[in-house]
Amino acid sequence: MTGAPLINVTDACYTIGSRTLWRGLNLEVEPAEMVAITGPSGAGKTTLLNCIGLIDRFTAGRLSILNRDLSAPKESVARRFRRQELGYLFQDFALVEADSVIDNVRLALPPGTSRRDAVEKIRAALDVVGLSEKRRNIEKSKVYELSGGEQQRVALARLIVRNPRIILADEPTASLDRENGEMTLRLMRLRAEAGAAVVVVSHDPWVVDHCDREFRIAMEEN
Ligand SMILES: Nc1ncnc2c1ncn2[C@@H]1O[C@H](COP(=O)(O)OP(=O)(O)OP(=O)(O)O)[C@@H](O)[C@H]1O
Repeated sequence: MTGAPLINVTDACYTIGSRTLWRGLNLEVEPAEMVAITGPSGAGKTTLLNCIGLIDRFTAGRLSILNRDLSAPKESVARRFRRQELGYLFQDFALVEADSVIDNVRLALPPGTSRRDAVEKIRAALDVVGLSEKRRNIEKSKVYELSGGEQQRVALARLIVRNPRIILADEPTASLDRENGEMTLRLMRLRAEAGAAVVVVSHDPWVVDHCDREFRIAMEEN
């Protein structure tokens, strides 16, 4: 035990029409903890992550993040919370493909960050993910011009500049080679060591082994 949980899901249930994905679900994630959500295909792993990420809502149950009750937040509150406190990593990177690398990373900075500060932070983050030395003009490249591994590095740079206390990752290594997969896991671990709660949905035993704990969702009988 390292401290009070940053994420607290209590007695949660998710129903779509007549089908219940899960019920009575309880999950706590503490600071500095990396938890893998596993389970059979269709069990509702992504749905759980989306609920914690305030993209979707439980049918019943309670959600508290950073000590704040977010069981049924107004959309404006959810939007602000997502922008300020949550960091996401997705299999398809969720970048704005037609925009440059620098503009994609800049989106993660708080509004009002000065241009000079922004450039400094973005360059430092691109350095950490090994992009700055890779190609001289990488900052101005459009995201669609990059390889999958490079795109994930841009997504990681975005996480670094935001420094969120909650990181939610959905199959973040699924489309990556081993080198980029390792970098993704390493950076998530660094964020956890800095005190973040990291939740990773993955089918990959290698990823699950890198986590502190496995939270397995069983297929609900309907
Ligand atoms: N908004 C929705 N409307 C209709 N069906 C949905 C919705 N959200 C999820 N589902 C269904 O719920 C089930 C669980 O989906 P989810 O993607 O969460 O599962 P998963 O465990 O992440 O699966 P996989 O491992 O295959 O990615 C699926 O059958 C999906 O089609």
